[in-house]
Amino acid sequence: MTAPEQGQGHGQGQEQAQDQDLAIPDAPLPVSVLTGFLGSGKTTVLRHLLAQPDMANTAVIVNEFGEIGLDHMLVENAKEDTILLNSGCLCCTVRGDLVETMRRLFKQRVRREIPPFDRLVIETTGLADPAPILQTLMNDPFLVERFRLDGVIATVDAANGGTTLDNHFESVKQAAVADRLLLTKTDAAEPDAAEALKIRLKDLNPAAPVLPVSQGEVEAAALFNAGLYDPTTKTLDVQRWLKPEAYDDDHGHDHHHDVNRHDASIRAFCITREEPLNWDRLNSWVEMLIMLYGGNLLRIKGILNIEDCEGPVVIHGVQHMFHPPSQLESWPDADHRSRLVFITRDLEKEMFEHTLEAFAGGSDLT
Ligand SMILES: Nc1nc2c(ncn2[C@@H]2O[C@H](COP(=O)(O)OP(=O)(O)OP(=O)(O)O)[C@@H](O)[C@H]2O)c(=O)[nH]1
Repeated sequence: MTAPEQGQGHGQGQEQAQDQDLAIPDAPLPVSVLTGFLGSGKTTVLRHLLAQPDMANTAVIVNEFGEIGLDHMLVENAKEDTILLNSGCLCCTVRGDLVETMRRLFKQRVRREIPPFDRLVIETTGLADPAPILQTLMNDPFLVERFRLDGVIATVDAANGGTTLDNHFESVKQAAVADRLLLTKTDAAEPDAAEALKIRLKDLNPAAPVLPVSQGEVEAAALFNAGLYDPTTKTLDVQRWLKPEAYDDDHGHDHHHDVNRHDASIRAFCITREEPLNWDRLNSWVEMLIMLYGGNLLRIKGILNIEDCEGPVVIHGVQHMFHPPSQLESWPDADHRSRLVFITRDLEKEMFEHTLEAFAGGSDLT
């Protein structure tokens, strides 16, 4: 990881670029990634969301042309592959590179060629592993300064989701990295099956609320603003973003998992440290984890108390890639402990605790 930068990712003190097309906004635009297995109800949810007044200034990127069935909502035929929906939302398709599409949308927004959207939703294809999309948002220098990940929303079909989780690891990954889980098609599922799936999802991803949905009906307010920065209060809400209390020891073990299931390999846990951490030692630890286990680090979020840093340092990463760490001006509350939450595959909490102790806690390994 690079050294932490003050306020990065929260629009504080960023320099203005010369070229107005490249201007860095004071507040990076929130991006939500909508994922979920084939036919699990993503488009139905999206269609319902886009009809809500709160969503009027939303741009949507779908990653396959024609996948989204929103044609009947069109009132204007805009340029190229960007279309304006009658809800006021923009809809854009990715034919090539996601980075290029996001850059183009941003520049068109600055030049006022398209409405000045204030939120972006990216709908992935059903078979997509969301990790590369999250990594793109965390790593592309242009995007990192202009967009911030608000959250990952995953749809899981209440009727067929269990079978899908059994058979497709992509589906497990989608649910495991989500910040919000939508249990869709509850009207078409047996109540017992839906309840069992809800418990399974809680076990897989204890911090994500599981919201039952029928015919895509869900309030935008329940899905967005899941990130660290709370735009309503303009403050940082660590508790809401990290939810360290959701991870208890039970989730780090497979005491009641069926070992034949893909999700038996998933662990979700939180590591807490009282003492301030040395940045270089912590960095060595993270680099070791990435080198040895990168592909199995499905998602990591943390708030860290770093020696000689006034405020906390926020990190988040997906597999081999981390967002540039940002140092906040001050702690949001009296709790100054470092807290790191992990969603991993085939990696136990104890390994993280032991290696962190060895790297950061005084053993002379660095
Ligand atoms: N009964 C019922 N059917 C639903 C519900 N939500 C979606 N469907 C149906 O499920 C099918 C798939 O829904 P989509 O919204 O297209 O799912 P998707 O995840 O976007 O699908 P892909 O883009 O193909 O991956 C459609 O026929 C929907 O009408 C629901 O809540 N209840």
